[in-house]
Amino acid sequence: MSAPALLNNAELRVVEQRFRDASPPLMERAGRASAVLAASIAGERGGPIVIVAGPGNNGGDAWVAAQHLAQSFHRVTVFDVMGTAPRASEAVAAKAAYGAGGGTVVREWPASVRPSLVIDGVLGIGSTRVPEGAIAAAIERINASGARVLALDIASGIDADTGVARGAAVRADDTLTFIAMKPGLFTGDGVEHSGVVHLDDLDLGAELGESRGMLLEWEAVRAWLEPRRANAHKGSHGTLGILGGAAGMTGAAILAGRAALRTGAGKVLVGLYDERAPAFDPEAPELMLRKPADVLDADALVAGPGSGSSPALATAIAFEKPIVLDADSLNDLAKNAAHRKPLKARKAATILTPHPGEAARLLNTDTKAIQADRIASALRMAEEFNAHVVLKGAGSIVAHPDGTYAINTTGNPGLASGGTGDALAGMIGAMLCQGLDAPRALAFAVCLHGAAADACVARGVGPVGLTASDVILEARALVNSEP
Ligand SMILES: NC(=O)C1=CN([C@@H]2O[C@H](COP(=O)(O)OP(=O)(O)OC[C@H]3O[C@@H](n4cnc5c(N)ncnc54)[C@H](O)[C@@H]3O)[C@@H](O)[C@H]2O)[C@@H](O)CC1
Ligand SMILES: Nc1ncnc2c1ncn2[C@@H]1O[C@H](COP(=O)(O)OP(=O)(O)O)[C@@H](O)[C@H]1O
Ligand SMILES: [K+]
Repeated sequence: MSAPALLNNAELRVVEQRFRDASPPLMERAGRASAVLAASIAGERGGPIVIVAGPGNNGGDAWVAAQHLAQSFHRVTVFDVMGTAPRASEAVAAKAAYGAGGGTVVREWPASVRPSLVIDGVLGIGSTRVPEGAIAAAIERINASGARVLALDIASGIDADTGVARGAAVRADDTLTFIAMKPGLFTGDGVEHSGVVHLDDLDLGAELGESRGMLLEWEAVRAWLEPRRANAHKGSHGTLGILGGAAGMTGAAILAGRAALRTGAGKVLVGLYDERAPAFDPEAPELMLRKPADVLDADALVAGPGSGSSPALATAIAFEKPIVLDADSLNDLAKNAAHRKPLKARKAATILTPHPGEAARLLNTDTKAIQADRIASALRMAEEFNAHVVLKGAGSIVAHPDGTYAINTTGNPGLASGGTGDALAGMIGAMLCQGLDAPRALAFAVCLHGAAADACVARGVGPVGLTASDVILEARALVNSEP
């Protein structure tokens, strides 16, 4: 199973140009696919379908879908939001065919119809500004309909590149997206607005070539970790060092350590800055709790969980093997410009794990600016720090210094609780210890961490009250489970 590609607006426009003379035309393929999915959602004898058509080619897809649905005897009403003639010739033909068959077209929301399905063809990837006027009103009416909503290509009002809802945006139950997955479906507000995403590649899949972005799905990613060999020994899976746990925050470093142990690190040494730190962790006595200077004989290092104002960052930068910088080490990096040059010059891999607040400090901006374009923000950090970066939060972005990126599809709001970030840092360290290279160790751990949270919620543990410790145990079950 390969990872689905992500294409942004500019990349999609190139595809559109390349295939503008395709037969059948792409819009015909998109509209037909929309009708097929809509019919299966509405059911054979389903109730009326309201199709909302906007002024651009997304509306064009809606007209083609209306034509096919009417031909297959569904009760269809098209709400023509702007009343302008469709631009694309296939949409014009579809509108005519639909009218010739006696199809209903209205210029106001059809309040007397109780639809079993609403199809959102208001705005697609061409939506680049705040929805206004009749467009904004149509979006609000769709959301107020109470019916199941199928969005065509992307929920109207969501930016296809960034996932940002600038203003009104449709909340879809399903989205049928065309040609390729778009980043905005899976990050930022897009996570909340897209519902279940279905892809129809309009038969172009094999011809799209390489892309800069991909999606992280657990079913594809899980194969990256090799099964354990029968003759494995504890030295086969590496030693992780962890620097953190200043006074009052020892738990953060211990959580990272437990996560690393339980997701496969051979040995875990936890260097605690708190002078009065406990001698061992009763819940995981396998963890070796030590002084920070005594954890550096390791294959990889995680620095930052609860490290406070300690020298963890400087120690990590000087470490000659892969490092993961989290939490306080990221704040230290943001505050002290002197660390930047030696960090950038490191020969071994660096991984950074900022949440949007930490990212804002690293890029000297505010959280809003980070969230306004999460992919660009993550790529900028990757370039500026010569590091593999995960920008955390719904739809985590994994970005690399070579300009490639991935969006994670796993995880849920149950993860929004203290300690889950520490657990993630430990999991990344464990994957480095088990031989994954830095980009894969990072992507694998991010996807695993979210998949574990999803598995917890699926069996009723969370989202409310889900803890990092629950996620860690579930992650262990997942790395040991069969596909
Ligand atoms: N790229 C392709 O090759 C294909 C594109 N198709 C469809 O075409 C869509 C893109 O079509 P368009 O480029 O025409 O763009 P859209 O249909 O997404 O929207 C653009 C239209 O809405 C207006 N508009 C945009 N933002 C607005 C706002 N915020 N408030 C009010 N009006 C606004 C624009 O002035 C323009 O008239 C895709 O999402 C997809 O649904 C499909 O037919 C399949 C093939
Ligand atoms: N709404 C959400 N959906 C999915 N994942 C989330 C959500 N909120 C938080 N997370 C994840 O939870 C983790 C939180 O990390 P972080 O903010 O560093 O927390 P802490 O420092 O308290 O451990 C990250 O992996 C983040 O991606
Ligand atoms: K749409």
